[in-house]
Amino acid sequence: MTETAAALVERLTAVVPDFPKPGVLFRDVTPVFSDAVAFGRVCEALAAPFAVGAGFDAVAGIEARGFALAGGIAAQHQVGVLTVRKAGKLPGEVLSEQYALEYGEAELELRPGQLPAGTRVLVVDDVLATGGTGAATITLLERAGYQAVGFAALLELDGLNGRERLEPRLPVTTLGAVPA
Ligand SMILES: O=P(O)(O)OC[C@H]1O[C@H](OP(=O)(O)OP(=O)(O)O)[C@H](O)[C@@H]1O
Ligand SMILES: Nc1ncnc2[nH]cnc12
Repeated sequence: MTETAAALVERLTAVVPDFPKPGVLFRDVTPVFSDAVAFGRVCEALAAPFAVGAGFDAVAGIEARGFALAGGIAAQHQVGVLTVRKAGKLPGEVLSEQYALEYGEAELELRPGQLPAGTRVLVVDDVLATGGTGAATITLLERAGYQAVGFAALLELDGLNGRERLEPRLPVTTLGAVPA
């Protein structure tokens, strides 16, 4: 029988204790990316709920693992990619947003003016934890004049309220929920 995207994520994701800090149970999804069948299937599943109806015109990938997913989805749907990067990586004019993570503080940046105002953007990342990264990304996209139409991640971490934080702003899809 065909293995579903959710089953592939569950089977292939590695669980790494005490990374990147003691006490954090890190979900390493990179084996999902290196398996050709799994990668194609999860990209399809992440975008499927957003491909019907209004749809999306671009995919925003959040550094770092969101970049791979955004590229896969964009190629399947023949749309472009916006890269939402960690601070200090993008040249020229940038918009910046600071945010808190499960394990620290960070800042994300986006170059404005790459696509027309009103472009409908699907946001993708590997893991939804506290939702701080997703919320900062949605704010950056809105500040750039785009419409963030959905957030999709491979996994959400139970108990950190990421979904509760993002859902008032846009629809959220993940392929599985695991303990934080
Ligand atoms: O929902 P949140 O609590 O914001 O956490 C989710 C974010 O945390 C991880 O990235 P991280 O910032 O560790 O960066 P990395 O991609 O460089 O590993 C993950 O890839 C998400 O982007
Ligand atoms: N436990 C975790 N595993 C992988 N990515 C994360 N991002 C935030 N918390 C994470």
